[in-house]
Formats: sequence, C-alpha cells, structure tokens
Amino acid sequence: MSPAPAPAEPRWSDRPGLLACEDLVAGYTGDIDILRGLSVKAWPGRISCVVGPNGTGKSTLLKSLFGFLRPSAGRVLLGTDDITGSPPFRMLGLGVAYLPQRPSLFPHLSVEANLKLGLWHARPKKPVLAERLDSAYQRFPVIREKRSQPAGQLSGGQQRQVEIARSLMADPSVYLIDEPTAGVDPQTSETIYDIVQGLARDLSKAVLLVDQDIRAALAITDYVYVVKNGTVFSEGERDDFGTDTDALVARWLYASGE
Ligand SMILES: Nc1ncnc2c1ncn2[C@@H]1O[C@H](COP(=O)(O)OP(=O)(O)OP(=O)(O)O)[C@@H](O)[C@H]1O
Repeated sequence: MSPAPAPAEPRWSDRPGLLACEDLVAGYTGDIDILRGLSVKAWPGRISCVVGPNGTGKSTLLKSLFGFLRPSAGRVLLGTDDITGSPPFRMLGLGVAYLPQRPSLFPHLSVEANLKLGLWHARPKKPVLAERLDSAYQRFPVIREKRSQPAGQLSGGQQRQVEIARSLMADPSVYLIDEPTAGVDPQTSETIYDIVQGLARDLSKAVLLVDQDIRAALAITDYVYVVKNGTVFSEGERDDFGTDTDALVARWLYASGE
C-alpha cells in the first residue's frame, strides 16, 4: 500500500496573521468612509504588500491600524488580542512599528538622540540602551559614522535608515511601512528595499508594506492585496504569479481603471 499523501500545507491566506484587520471601516469625517470593509493580514517573516490607485485608502489603512484613526466598524487583531482603537502611543509597547510616508525624525536632534527616542517608552537601563545602539550601528554602519550629526543633515535615504534603526531599538514584531522609497534615488531605493526585506527574512518581522513603486515592491513581496475604493479588489500569494509581475501590474492597472 502506498503511503498516504502528506496533508497539504494551508494557504497563507487561511492562516491567522500576527496582525490582521477584518472588515475595517474608517474615514476622516463622520460622513465619508475611506476604508469600506477592508481586510488584510501580515505574517511573521513575510511581507504583505498593499497596492492600488492613488487616493484609494492605502495610507489611511496604516493610520487606522496604528491608531491614528479610530475605525467605525471592523476590528484590528494582534495575535488573538483585539487592539481596535488602541492609541498610537500604546502601539510600540504592543510591538507594532509604523514608518510613515513623510520623514518622522527630529531634524535638529543628533542621529543618536533620535535613535534613543525609539526606546524612550521602555525607560531602558543604560547597558540595555548601549547594547541596542551598538546593534543598530552594526546593522547600519553609515549611521554610526553620522551619529553626532543633526538628523536633518543626512540624505533622504540615510534618514530612512535612521528611522528604521530607531524603530528596531524597540524590537517590534510588526512593521507598517508606507512608501519607504518615496522621493529617494534608485540606488538608495535598492538599499532600502534590501533593508525592508531583511526585516522579514532575517528578523522574522511581519511586514505590511504600502507602495506606489509596484514593480520594486512586488520583487520582495510574499502576498499582495490590490485595493480599490477602500476595499480589497483582489489578493493572492506572490508565488502564484510566478515571475509574471506583468500580470499583477495589469490587475493593479485594472483596479485603477486605466
Ligand atoms: N487628513 C485627511 N483628512 C481628510 N481626508 C484625507 C486625509 N488624508 C487623506 N485623506 C483622503 O482620504 C483618501 C485616501 O487617502 P490615502 O492617503 O489613504 O490614499 P492612498 O491610497 O495612500 O493614496 P496615495 O497612493 O496617493 O498615497 C483621499 O481621498 C484623501 O484625500
């Protein structure tokens, strides 16, 4: 008798995410919903990417997940905990980091002072702080060189690296990343995508990435959500598309109505 076939691995979409939102509804004013029942997941060690036309609610999704906007319906789950509506200042303590589209450093403070702010909420002892700083400098050598300079004097790409290093100080388990290479030159973009990829592959972070640079983002993505009008228009594992980035781009264009 031939052995029974091994049970099929569950598809990622069927597995619980470390961070997930279900049927999220949110907006900036009471009368207009930007998110209209949106559900996405992020899994440890993997990158989920949200793509879609301009103004469709991608940044609004990240803001709602991080607590800047309170959803009017739906829920946000971290593991099995319902964290819907938790304010931003609690999110880092819960292990969720948010890298917004616009630079969020304090430009007049030194790079090192900015890094230390990544751990202020934990009131760390000096040796812990020193150890985290050292590991940030090992991961981002260019930052070590510039640690005494005002952060605002660094290039856009270097500032992005400081932001990521600052977030790593708290060792979060989930990353919400909004267009990490907006306004950055192509070579620096490549470095930043490598770093984002490293967050998932080397550090097992669950990454939810929002990106306009669809081809570059798809190159590092595991799972894709195409969003249109505040809801998921189509979704699928990146591998399902093989190397056919064009098929995904076509879906995105279709969602855009182009
Ligand atoms: N602070 C705000 N107050 C009111 N409306 C807003 C605010 N921020 C965004 N919006 C509106 O919400 C909608 C969705 O914006 P959002 O930034 O989430 O889109 P997006 O998909 O991230 O677009 P893009 O790719 O251009 O960044 C847009 O119509 C936008 O004008």
